[in-house]
Amino acid sequence: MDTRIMGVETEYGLHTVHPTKRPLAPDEVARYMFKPVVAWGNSSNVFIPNGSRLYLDVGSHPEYATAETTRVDELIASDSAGDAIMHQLVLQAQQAMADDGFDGDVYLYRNNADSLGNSYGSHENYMIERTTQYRRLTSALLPFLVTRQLIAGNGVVIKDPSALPLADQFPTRSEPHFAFSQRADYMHEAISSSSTRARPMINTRDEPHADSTKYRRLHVIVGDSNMSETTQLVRFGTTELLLRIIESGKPLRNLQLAHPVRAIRQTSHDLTGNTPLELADGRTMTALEIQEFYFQTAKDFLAQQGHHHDHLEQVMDLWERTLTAIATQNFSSIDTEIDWAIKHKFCTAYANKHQLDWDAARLVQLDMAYHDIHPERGLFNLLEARGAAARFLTDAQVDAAHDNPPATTRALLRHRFIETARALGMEYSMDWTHMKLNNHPMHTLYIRDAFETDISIVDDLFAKVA
Ligand SMILES: Nc1ncnc2c1ncn2[C@@H]1O[C@H](COP(=O)(O)OP(=O)(O)OP(=O)(O)O)[C@@H](O)[C@H]1O
Ligand SMILES: [Mg+2]
Repeated sequence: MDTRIMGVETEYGLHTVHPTKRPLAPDEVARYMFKPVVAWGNSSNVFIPNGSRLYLDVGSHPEYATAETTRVDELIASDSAGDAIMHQLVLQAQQAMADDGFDGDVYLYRNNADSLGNSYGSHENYMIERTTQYRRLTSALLPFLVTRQLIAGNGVVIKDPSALPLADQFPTRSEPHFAFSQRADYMHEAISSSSTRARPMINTRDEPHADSTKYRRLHVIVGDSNMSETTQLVRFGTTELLLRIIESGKPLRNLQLAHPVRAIRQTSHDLTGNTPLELADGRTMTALEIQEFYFQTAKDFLAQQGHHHDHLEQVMDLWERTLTAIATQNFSSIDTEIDWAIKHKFCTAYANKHQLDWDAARLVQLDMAYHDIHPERGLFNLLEARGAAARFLTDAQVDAAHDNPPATTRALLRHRFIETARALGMEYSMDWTHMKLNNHPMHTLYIRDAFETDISIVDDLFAKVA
């Protein structure tokens, strides 16, 4: 595909600390957080003016799903705007709770697992053509996704390896250590249609949110929820590029893994990238060799085909530097740009200063604090403010994405529809493809084309019902 629709969903972890009393349960706090949302949109599941979806399922993991985007900078900007929106809701919740006598501090984490062993995610969505052979695509992509944590993992302090899920089935290093990925240990399957218990890396549920005769939506749910914009750039940039290579029909060497669920864990728990992973044909390759293979393939492809967007040079440069950093075990060239390396640097310095080992509770706390979205309290945000974490975007880009939709997709129509209906005080409902005025269901707009940007379609509807 020349231009592709992309979106990312982020689920947040919620935690409350109360100075004296027992804190409210997370689901109660989540309900406080969503009071202003319900007041605004009569529901805890709404589309907001920037075209994104904000919602609270059962439980306590507030979720933000970005609007459809076609550009990686817009994707990251929309996702970051989600943090700001969530933070605002946290501040309002704290106030409302205090008014009800429950004063305490609410923490919202952009991470992938809580202390009870629940995992939640950061789900990527990539539009692909229906004619692309789905099985071929996903099997060509899987070894890349299993090893992608080398370039896009969050890093994680593993205090007690024996407490990891499925630890008996897939034992890892027994001593406390630092690993690449928060999410890897929670993966139960490679490719399947379930999204909850038997968590797969690629979810095959076929819901394209588009013309289903032409498109599918590839749902990648293996990723860590990155804090760093530059890490997100490599994560989305490399994955999208690989889709393009696979779609071009270029035959890729078959790197099918014998045991993807084991391999993703083996990869995570070895910062050298050197653990041999068993391939289906009996050979072995290391995680680093697999990534180097994909990197070289991408480099050759771009040399032949040229770049299809402006950020590929930066993507390729950071990809290459990260693999070199792992190969040489000198992380200093990436330790402001890649989440695991940023976190590793901070935690290692702290551990050395205070003579701690990886089983220290303080390091586990710092790992959590890294993901706290509070702008003045979250560790990542503090590191970024003092220049220890690089930016890809400007504040202006993120601020703009707070209220404005991406410019190249039907999110523009959604924005127009929401603004107009609200200005007119008309009740409406919507999903990714539909926009309906509740009193005029006959005139419901069904926008199957996710690339549609003609807002006069919306204006015509309002003119018709006026
Ligand atoms: N045509 C499309 N192709 C690819 N991605 C799309 C398309 N239309 C929408 N998206 C993206 O898909 C994501 C859908 O998010 P949503 O949370 O609604 O996911 P879901 O997988 O449908 O449902 P749920 O999270 O409730 O299981 C959004 O980020 C959105 O931008
Ligand atoms: Mg979702």
